[in-house]
Amino acid sequence: MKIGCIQLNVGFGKVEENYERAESFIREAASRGAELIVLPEMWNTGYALEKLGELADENGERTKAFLKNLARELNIHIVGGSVATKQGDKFFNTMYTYNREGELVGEYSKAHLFRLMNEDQYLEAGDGMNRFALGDIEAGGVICYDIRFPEWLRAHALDGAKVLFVPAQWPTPRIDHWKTLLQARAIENQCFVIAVNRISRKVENFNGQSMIIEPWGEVLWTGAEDEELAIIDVDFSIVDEVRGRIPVYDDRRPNLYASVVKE
Ligand SMILES: O=C(O)CCC(=O)C(=O)O
Repeated sequence: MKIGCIQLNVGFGKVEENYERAESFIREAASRGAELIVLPEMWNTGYALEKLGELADENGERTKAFLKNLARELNIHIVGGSVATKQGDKFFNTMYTYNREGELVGEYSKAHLFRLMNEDQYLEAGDGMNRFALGDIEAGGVICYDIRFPEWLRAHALDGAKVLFVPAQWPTPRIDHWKTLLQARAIENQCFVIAVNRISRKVENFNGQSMIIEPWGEVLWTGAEDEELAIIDVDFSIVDEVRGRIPVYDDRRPNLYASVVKE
């Protein structure tokens, strides 16, 4: 399957421009043969957290219509990164996923808020999982800082996910953590990891380096340090073979862990 990864240069608080740029990349990806497209985290507003009252997408309505229409028109699956949403009087960092029929198959709000960027002061954490299928691809999706919580990704893998999508705004100074954590999550869960980071304008500090990693841990693609649309061919059918090579799932000892893991 051809995966289109959109390493968007997200404009800080520039909502209209961000939708326009996202649309033009999605259309280009489809015209270049992508069958599944992935966007980065909070691509509608960037980290304009103080302005969420005026900028966040009310109940995600705009984003849902945007993704649904493009998925259906272009006949592509879209893992819609995440957007800032307003739900009631609260704000969330929400990921919507549409299949190529234009059906909403996944809706998830970031479960672990990143205090270093003050997310906890502005956003509410979601508390549901994000498991979905895109055609016959069993998948899950988490957002950025969530990858520091291996048990959260494991929960998705145990629930059947064979591909984990990770939209992110991961800052340059910790890009080595990004790469190592993503590779570890792929190896330990014997899953594909498809992780799309953003690029920044001058005031912020995000240098892309999105990644696609296969379940044995081999890095199939690393994004540039600039805005980029990459189309990468991926064979998802190898997951079962890798899981058979080292039977980690059969060798787990959940009773042991439950007896010793502290809250
Ligand atoms: O965990 C990190 O170092 C980065 C996380 C982050 O930037 C985020 O979740 O937005």
